Amino acid sequence: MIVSKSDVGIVLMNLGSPDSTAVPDVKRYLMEFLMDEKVIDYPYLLRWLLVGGIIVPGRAAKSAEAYRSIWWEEGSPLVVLTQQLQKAVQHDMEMPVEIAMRYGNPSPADAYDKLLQQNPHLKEVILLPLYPHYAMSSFETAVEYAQLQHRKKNCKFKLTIVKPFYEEPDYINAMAESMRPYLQQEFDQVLFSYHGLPARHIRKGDPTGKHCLKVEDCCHVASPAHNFCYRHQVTRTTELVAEKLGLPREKWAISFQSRLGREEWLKPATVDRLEHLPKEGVKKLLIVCPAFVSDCLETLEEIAIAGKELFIHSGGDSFTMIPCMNIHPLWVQSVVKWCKGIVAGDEKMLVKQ
Ligand SMILES: C=CC1=C(C)c2cc3[nH]c(cc4nc(cc5[nH]c(cc1n2)c(C)c5CCC(=O)O)C(CCC(=O)O)=C4C)c(C)c3C=C
Ligand SMILES: [Fe+2]
Ligand SMILES: [Fe+2]
Repeated sequence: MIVSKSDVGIVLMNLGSPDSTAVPDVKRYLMEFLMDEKVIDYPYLLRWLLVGGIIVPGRAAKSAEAYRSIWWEEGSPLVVLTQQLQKAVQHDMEMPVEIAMRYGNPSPADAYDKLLQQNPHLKEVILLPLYPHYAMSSFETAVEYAQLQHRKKNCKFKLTIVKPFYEEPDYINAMAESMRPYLQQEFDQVLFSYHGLPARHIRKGDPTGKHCLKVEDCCHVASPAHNFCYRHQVTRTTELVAEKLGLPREKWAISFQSRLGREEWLKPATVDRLEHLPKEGVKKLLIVCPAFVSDCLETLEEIAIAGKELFIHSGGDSFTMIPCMNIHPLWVQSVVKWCKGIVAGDEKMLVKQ
C-alpha cells in the first residue's frame, strides 16, 4: 500500500531501561523483563518463583550498582542514545518519528499517542525494532508487544514491521565504517561479542526441527531455519563486516556475553575468551558488540568496565571497546533510507504479514 508521506509515522523500538538507578525501579524493570515468557520461557508458576523469588531479589542491588556506574545526567544511555537517534532521523524525514521501549518507558502505546497527536489521520506506522538479529527474546517479543498495544488501543492505522537487518548492505557498511578508525591501531584480534541466548532457544526457534545445533556446522549449511536462527545471523553479520574491513580469518572471533542461569548458553562465552585470550597470545584486543545499535549496560559496564578489568588482569596489554553505531551518520542515513524506501512502496525490508 502506498500512502501519502504526511499520513505515515515511524517508531524506533529498543529494549528499554529502568526509570532510574534506585533499587525499586531496577526491581520493577527486571521483573517486567524477566517475567516475559519469551525471555525466560518456563511455565508461569516456575518462572514466577524463579524470577520473583531468586533472580530479581539476588540481582537487583548489583544491577542497580552497575547501572549507577554508567548512568548519564540525562538518564539511561540506552534511552538517551535512542532519543538521539530519533532526533537525527527526524532531521532528515518529513514524517514524525517517535521511540518506544519493550520494557519500561515510553511504551509503544505512548509512541502511538504522540504520533496521533501530531496527525489524527495517521494511516500507517512503520515499526523498526532496533535489533539487527532475530531472537524470540528480542525481536519477536518487541513486535508482539507493539502489535498487542496496537490492537488494545484499537488503532486504525496499519502497523508495518521492518525485518531483522543483519545482512543488509547499509547496516554492514555502517558497522564496518564505524569500526574502521579503530583498526588503525595495533591489535591481535577483533572480538565480536554478541548478547548470548540459551542454546535451547535456538533449537526451539528452528521451524524445521532438525537443523539448528543438530546438523554439523549448521550456521553455514543453507536452511529455512536461518530466518529464525540468531547464531546463523550473528555469524553472517560478522563474516560480512570482516570481509568489508579486509580482516583475515585469524584476526577475528565471535563470542557470546551476558549469560544468566545454569542452562547451556551459546558458546564461547565472552568472559571465558577474555580470561584465556592473553594466554593464547592475544594481548591487544579490539572488541565490538554488533547486536546492539546503541550503547547500553551490556557494552558500557559488562564489556568496557568488567570485561576490560578481566582481560587486563588475565595478562592482556590493551583493550579497546569499539562503540555501538549510536548516531553514526551512516547508520542514521541507513534508517532514513529504509523508511523512505518503505513509504515509496519498497517491501523488501518488511516482515510479510
Ligand atoms: C534469560 C535472560 C536474557 C535473555 C534471553 C536476553 C536476551 C537479549 N537481551 C538483549 C539486549 C539487552 N539485554 C540487556 C540487559 C539484560 N539482559 C538480561 C537477560 C536476558 N537477555 C538481563 C537480566 C539484563 C539486565 C541487566 C542486568 O541485570 O545485567 C540490555 C541492556 C539494557 C540497558 O538498560 O542498558 C540489552 C540492550 C538482546 C538483544 C537479547 C537477545 C538476543
Ligand atoms: Fe538481555
Ligand atoms: Fe543455525
